[in-house]
Amino acid sequence: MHTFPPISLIGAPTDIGAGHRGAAMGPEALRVAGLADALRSRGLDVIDRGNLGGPANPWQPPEQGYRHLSEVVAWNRAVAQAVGAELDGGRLPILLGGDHCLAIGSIGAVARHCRERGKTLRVLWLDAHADFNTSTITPSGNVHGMPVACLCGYGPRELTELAGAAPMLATDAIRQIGIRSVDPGEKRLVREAGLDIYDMRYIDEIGMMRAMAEALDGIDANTHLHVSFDVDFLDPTIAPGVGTTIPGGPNYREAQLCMEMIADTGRIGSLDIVELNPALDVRNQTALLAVDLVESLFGKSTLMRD
Ligand SMILES: NC(=[NH2+])NCCC[C@H](N)C(=O)O
Ligand SMILES: [Mn+2]
Ligand SMILES: [Mn+2]
Repeated sequence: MHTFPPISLIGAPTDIGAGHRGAAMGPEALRVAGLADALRSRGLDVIDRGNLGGPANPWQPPEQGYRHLSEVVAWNRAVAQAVGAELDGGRLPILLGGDHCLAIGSIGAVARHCRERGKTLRVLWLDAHADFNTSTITPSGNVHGMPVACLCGYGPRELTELAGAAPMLATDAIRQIGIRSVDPGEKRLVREAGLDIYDMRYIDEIGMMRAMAEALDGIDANTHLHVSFDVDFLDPTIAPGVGTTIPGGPNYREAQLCMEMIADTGRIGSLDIVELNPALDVRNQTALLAVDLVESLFGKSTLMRD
């Protein structure tokens, strides 16, 4: 049994980078689904810090390839500040999104923390999408399709330098799991950048177990593992409450195995739970599933006692 640092939940109630309204309600849906108590029942110390504030969503069309860039920057600054403060205090931040653009601030702060402490960062990006668009290739202008590119130094300076010099994150620190939707220009860019992608075809062929073993390879006692969990990673039949559903995702058991194998490393140091959209959910089932999976991520298993 691994021991985890005390946990801080940070709500970021916004859909500022998304194409559908509703992810702003994500933090509350995760609370209603019992996230804090589920973690406490695993023996973890959990504080809910409440919600961050930020600009309202003006719901404007994209300008120069970005929808709501200045508001996205403001939200990400708040997230980076809050996540950084928790890490400085020796705590494990869980960001409750909100849409996935917030990972720029969250992972930016984690990367800075790792740099300062001489830790090796590994980011596991669980998602249907590569989120590697830029303003020139995006089909939508939605910044939630751009966070990985921004972290790797492709994007506007306000975002690529949000928490330190660009690139805030080295491409080889990232493993993307579950990918099954990459836009045409994005395909070229992920190849050019050399992103390590475990797409659904690869998972179908070799199985979740081997894919995760490869994605987790090289993690050691000095590794800080950050999990960025976009709920649309999951197959939409089990997780309808997201704005950008893509069929053909991991089923319940594959998703559990993925989380269990991450838990086994004992190295998780920070987590994002993003893109949950209660307006599209059915009786909060997607939030309940996310909580169930997060329990596995923190070591819940069928046979082992705590
Ligand atoms: N985090 C997400 N759900 N991203 C969806 C991105 C969808 C599409 N690739 C876009 O850039 O518009
Ligand atoms: Mn996604
Ligand atoms: Mn995403």
